[in-house]
Amino acid sequence: MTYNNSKNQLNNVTLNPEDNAVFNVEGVKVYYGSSLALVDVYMKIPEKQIIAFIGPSGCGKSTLLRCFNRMNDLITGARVEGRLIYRDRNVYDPNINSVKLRRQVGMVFQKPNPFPKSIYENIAFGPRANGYKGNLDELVENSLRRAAIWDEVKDKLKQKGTALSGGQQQRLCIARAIAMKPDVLLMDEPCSALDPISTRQVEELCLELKEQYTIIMVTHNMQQATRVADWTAFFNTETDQHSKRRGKLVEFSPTEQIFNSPQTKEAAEYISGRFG
Ligand SMILES: Nc1ncnc2c1ncn2[C@@H]1O[C@H](COP(=O)(O)OP(=O)(O)OP(=O)(O)O)[C@@H](O)[C@H]1O
Repeated sequence: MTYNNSKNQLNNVTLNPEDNAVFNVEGVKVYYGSSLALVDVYMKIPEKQIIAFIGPSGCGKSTLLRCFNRMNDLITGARVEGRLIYRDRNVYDPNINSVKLRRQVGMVFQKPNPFPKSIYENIAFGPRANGYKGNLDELVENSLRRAAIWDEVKDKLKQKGTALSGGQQQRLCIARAIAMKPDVLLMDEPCSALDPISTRQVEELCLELKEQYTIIMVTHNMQQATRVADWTAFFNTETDQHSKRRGKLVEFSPTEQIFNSPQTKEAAEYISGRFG
């Protein structure tokens, strides 16, 4: 399956019937004030896969990522048009509870951002605030185990999360997201602040987590996309008739295909390093 979005259309491509789309992006446009940052995006996000968003700076990768859980609502002047269907519901339906949506569609940021609290509280705080009725100790342990950091922190759960190394902090933030029992994890350049060993650990963790979750990851690192992503979406910028730049989705294909035989010249040039 390949999407060629250059005419802002889905070119008669559908996911295979066995693929379950968790998100269906139908003509999403994003404005900041009066400027159009991202033109009509059409794509289906397959469930329990890792999807990488790649492309040059300013092409709208993070902007689209933030649409999936309405994080753009927090940016003054940001406006989204089109439909973004998450399991039969339009994310931009005014009746959607965005707080609940963000529990289902969690986010991990570029810079690890643990709360200035203990490691234990970093995990327990959100579920407790949401009225979690189960055993919190078990939830903390399970979340840390699933984020592959339990062995490193089990003897210092009362220590501050901010005292961990950058790579540990990022895995703690992933554990914190997992503790909310999300369906989808959005990751905005999750390894850009990490050293190669921590990067590898987070990548391995993502490969394990995709058994349970759908992961959408913005990355500037094309090797990272080839290592972890099942699908890769290539975004680029174009200029309108008033010479204003805006982002667009160019191609969305299985990662192996986009890197070995891209269907568009733009993707081929970017991947071969001719621009970007
Ligand atoms: N908060 C904002 N206010 C106004 N314009 C914004 C805002 N965030 C992003 N933009 C603009 O939207 C466009 C897309 O930006 P975005 O950050 O989504 O791109 P990106 O592909 O993620 O870039 P990068 O790879 O550099 O992070 C850019 O022109 C950017 O200047």
